[in-house]
Amino acid sequence: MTTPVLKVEQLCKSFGGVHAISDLSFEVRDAEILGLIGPNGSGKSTTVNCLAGVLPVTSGAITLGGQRIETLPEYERVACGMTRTFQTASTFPEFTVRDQIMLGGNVTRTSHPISSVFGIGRHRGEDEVLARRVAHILDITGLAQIAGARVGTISSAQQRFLMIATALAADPKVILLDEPAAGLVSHERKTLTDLIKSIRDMGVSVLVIEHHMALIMEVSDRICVLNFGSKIAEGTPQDIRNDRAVIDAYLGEAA
Ligand SMILES: Nc1ncnc2c1ncn2[C@@H]1O[C@H](COP(=O)(O)OP(=O)(O)OP(=O)(O)O)[C@@H](O)[C@H]1O
Repeated sequence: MTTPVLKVEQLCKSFGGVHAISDLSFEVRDAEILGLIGPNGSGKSTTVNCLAGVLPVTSGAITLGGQRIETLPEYERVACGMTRTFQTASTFPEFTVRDQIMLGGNVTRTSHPISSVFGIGRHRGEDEVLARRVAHILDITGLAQIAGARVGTISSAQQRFLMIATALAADPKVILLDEPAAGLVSHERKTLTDLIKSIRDMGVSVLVIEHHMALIMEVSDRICVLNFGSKIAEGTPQDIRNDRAVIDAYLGEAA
């Protein structure tokens, strides 16, 4: 049995009388890609926001690398090894692509965050490790050729890859990808598919929310399916494709 990096136990989240998440338990294992799917309003974003610390949980436990984190603020969860992307790209238009990724990496450093951007790092060893990681990330995200471009000048698809690159630079144990394929065309989705697998190959676990079924079936080692805030199925892509409850609630007969 592979070790869970991230464990969610009996998570509940209510907004007033709306029970967005009810008694949800699942785990993301070491170097695993777990897909989180379900119809609109089934609770996927709420789950990610509770994991990342954007929303307080109503009850339940979240454990990351053996440490309980459900009461920690967002930035401490990042420091514990969990980073995320958002449904919409958020970037610094005046930065170069490389500098924005470097900035994402600075949460793992003890020197001042701005130091590596301006090349005045006090911790040379850390600078070198980060520079090597950023070079690898530029490579696997396909951003190497535009590393010197201003973020404000790159395409929206490149900005989405940049958001993943920035989250990866923090050297996370687990990365949460919230609808990474939104707005991407076919060849960009192929690049994204390869990228998600490369992230796993780096030893980073991935939790990915996605509506694009071909992509989620292709990249996921396992899939967890939500409906009305509860888990209705969990298993391999093949299990999920053939699950009657999932077909009825979400996939339909054609999947
Ligand atoms: N801030 C909020 N206040 C009140 N209700 C909310 C809030 N955020 C989410 N909800 C409700 O919680 C439920 C789950 O919403 P959530 O956005 O997590 O679903 P989702 O699966 O991510 O949907 P989508 O695929 O459309 O993004 C829905 O009923 C939604 O209306």
